[in-house]
Amino acid sequence: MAPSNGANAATAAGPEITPILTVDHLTMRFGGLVAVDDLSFLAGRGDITALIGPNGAGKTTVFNCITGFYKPTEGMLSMRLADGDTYLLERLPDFKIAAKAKVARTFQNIRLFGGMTVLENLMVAQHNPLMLASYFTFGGVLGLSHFRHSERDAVEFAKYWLERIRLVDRADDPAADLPYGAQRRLEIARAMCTRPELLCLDEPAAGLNPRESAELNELLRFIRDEHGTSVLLIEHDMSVVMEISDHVIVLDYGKKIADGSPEDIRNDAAVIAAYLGVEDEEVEEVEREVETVTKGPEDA
Ligand SMILES: Nc1ncnc2c1ncn2[C@@H]1O[C@H](COP(=O)(O)OP(=O)(O)OP(=O)(O)O)[C@@H](O)[C@H]1O
Repeated sequence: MAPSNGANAATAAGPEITPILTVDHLTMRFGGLVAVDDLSFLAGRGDITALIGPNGAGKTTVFNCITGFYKPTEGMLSMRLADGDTYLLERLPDFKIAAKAKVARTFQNIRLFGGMTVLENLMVAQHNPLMLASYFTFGGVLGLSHFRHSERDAVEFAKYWLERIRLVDRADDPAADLPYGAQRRLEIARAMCTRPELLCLDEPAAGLNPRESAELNELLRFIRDEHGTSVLLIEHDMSVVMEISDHVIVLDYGKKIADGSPEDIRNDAAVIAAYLGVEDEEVEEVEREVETVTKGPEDA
């Protein structure tokens, strides 16, 4: 079935977006709790799209629906690849979301294989193409040239990413021995080794110091600009969100409360109110205050 063009997902930033991901009326309920409430948005091809909002707003639940960890209660998640193939993610098992729909993710808590070396972590990510190349092991056991070429390519690709994240010198060390910021970069590189078209990152800047956050920004820009990989990012660190995002979506209590450029979001009264935790009736007051701050007291 052809997915809708996300008419209801059209947003403030919508007209300029060529969507790679269309989230259409997504709802996720856990018993009586509505964690995501009729959410629609577009993530643009080649863009960094940030999903932000206060704690418990539903951001990770959206990721879990996109990556197949949860099956949505309602709604449609449509992923359109560069070759035109379109997948409805809510209908795919999670391994196909990674392998066919080319969606990769990282988690809030680092999930590297700590006992494996840094290089091995990047090789494991290429397990599926290597298994295919080995005709499911036999070609590997027999040392067929097709498999040997694929294996060499996988090592080269892993080395390429090690250079990008400046961990070539640590290739043979256990991943668990890396400093925290380097582990975060390795997780992103591991996800990139699956050659995704959409990279979903759940709080990649959590726990990073300002220098490491700046390195992360540089890495994400590289992924977008040099690889053309689209990024969907959950992040609380506003220095990361405002600096690198092309498009920001704000959730509060599972609902979308704002959608636009970082500049639009920075000055949005409802967003400020959500972050400050003010009541609905106080939003207008915040709105007046924001206007005063952005325009100056005379113009407001
Ligand atoms: N498996 C689950 N069962 C029941 N409730 C859940 C489940 N997963 C999430 N929730 C609830 O859904 C709501 C949204 O949670 P979610 O983790 O998506 O928020 P979040 O925006 O990612 O928060 P944070 O920024 O703190 O990570 C919360 O009230 C949470 O307790």
